[in-house]
Amino acid sequence: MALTQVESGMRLGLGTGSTAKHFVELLGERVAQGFDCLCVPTSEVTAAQARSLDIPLTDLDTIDRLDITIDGADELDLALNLIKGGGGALLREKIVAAASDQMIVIADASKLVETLGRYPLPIEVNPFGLGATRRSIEAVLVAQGAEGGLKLRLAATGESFVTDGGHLILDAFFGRISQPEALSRALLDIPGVVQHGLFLNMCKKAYVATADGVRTILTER
Ligand SMILES: O=C(CO)[C@H](O)[C@H](O)COP(=O)(O)O
Repeated sequence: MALTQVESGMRLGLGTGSTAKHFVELLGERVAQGFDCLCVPTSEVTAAQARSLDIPLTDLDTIDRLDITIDGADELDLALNLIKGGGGALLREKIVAAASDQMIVIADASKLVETLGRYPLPIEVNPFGLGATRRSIEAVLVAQGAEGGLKLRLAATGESFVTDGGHLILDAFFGRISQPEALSRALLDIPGVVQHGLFLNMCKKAYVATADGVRTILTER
């Protein structure tokens, strides 16, 4: 479905994760048939996949704006606010989405929730001063009524997970995020926080795969 939104000559943001990977595969098939596009990947993993499919890549130093970013999500609500960063690419994903005229999310129905927060919120932090940053985030969690705590994300090796930007991720267990805008501001006020995985008012359209077919969700923004 998302591929129907893509027109020849467009500049595209390519998301990260298993769902976005599928989209990149389909885009690669089109490119092999002569389809014209120029893309900015949101992670090194997606960049490697796109290169292997000969999808032309550029970056946001070379071009100003993108037409559409197509990406997955860990959670979305009916207002198309999102939690992202399960794959650890939230910083580049947010930079690329913010540089796009439109963000389209592709997801399966298990990701659709009434209220965000069941999925742990990824918070990308600078390794310097981790303890101080952690304590400040914990205070925000308490103020926001989080049900759980914070966990440093580990890689499969057991070492700390390190993002493409060289940062760490703390996953915050809320259960329910009742004031996403206030939470976003409070987290970004902490000096060691680089970014968080709440994508508020950024997405205009979502294609959600359900047992009955693909459901399109639109917002006015
Ligand atoms: O935000 C992301 C990566 O940082 C992904 O979009 C999100 O984790 C969804 O991934 P998947 O499609 O594999 O469920």
